[in-house]
Amino acid sequence: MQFTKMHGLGNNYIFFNLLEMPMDNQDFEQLARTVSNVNTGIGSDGMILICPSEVADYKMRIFNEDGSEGKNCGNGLRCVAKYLFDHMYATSTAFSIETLGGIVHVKVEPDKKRIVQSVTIDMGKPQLTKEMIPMKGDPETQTINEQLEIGERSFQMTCVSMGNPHAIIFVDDVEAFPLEEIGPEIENADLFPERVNLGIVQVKSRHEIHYRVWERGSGITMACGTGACAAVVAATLNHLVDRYIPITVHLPGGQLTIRWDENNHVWKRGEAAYICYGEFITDTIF
Ligand SMILES: N[C@H](CCC[C@H](N)C(=O)O)C(=O)O
Repeated sequence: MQFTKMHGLGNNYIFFNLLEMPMDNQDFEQLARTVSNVNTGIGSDGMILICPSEVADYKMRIFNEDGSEGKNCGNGLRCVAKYLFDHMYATSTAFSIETLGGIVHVKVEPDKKRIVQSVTIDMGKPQLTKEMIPMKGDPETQTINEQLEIGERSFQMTCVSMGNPHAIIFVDDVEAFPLEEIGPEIENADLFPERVNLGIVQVKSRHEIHYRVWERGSGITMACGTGACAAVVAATLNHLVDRYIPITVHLPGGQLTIRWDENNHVWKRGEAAYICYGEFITDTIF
């Protein structure tokens, strides 16, 4: 089984191209756990499938390291967009990709050798009601800087869905926050019936933030594209950054530019890169 390993700001995935290699009745959750594990596979933050779509130009499915299927993946989308254009599937620089969290529209920026250097993605509209996150509580209300009890502790949280669920906590120092300890506690809190990604945000100015993530199903990663979008939405809702302007988000793996525009769409621009191509020897996997 041919694979490609790629990353977006260090958030890395094993990609299988199902446009060329259909995988019928496959246990994708088990396959994701196997290939993401450095002892039984290559090691990565998860697995991404590039598939045909009936409703968009292409379809992306994303599986976390623990095998759970995510509904969206901002860094993964930039990698998929680059792969599709570089490998001549996409002939236009603008095309659409279906995800479980909705259809997104991408625009790739190729260089003179027709290799994509940067990708801009319209990540669509953020969802803010408790019903859409999803989280327990009055379904129509939003969670903006709400004091929430998690086990023995309580946290001031803002919750945003970018097709996948994010809880955002604002802190004075992202590096000092005990993410390894608090991350799993919040990820698995019964407040979030589908679990949650936890983002920690330190505001540097009206147009710049620092962000670290504990990802649902993958733990601490170098970057989270949907999380960076959720962080900008949360910071805007709390009046900590200016609305409508491009916000620079510094993540451990690099930076993204995010803009929440006048039409309530969140735009993300950043890079994607190849790591390696390879082949899994199937009799050790199936
Ligand atoms: N762990 C996430 C999926 C990956 C999101 C992240 N890698 C990104 O770039 O958006 C979830 O289960 O919702």
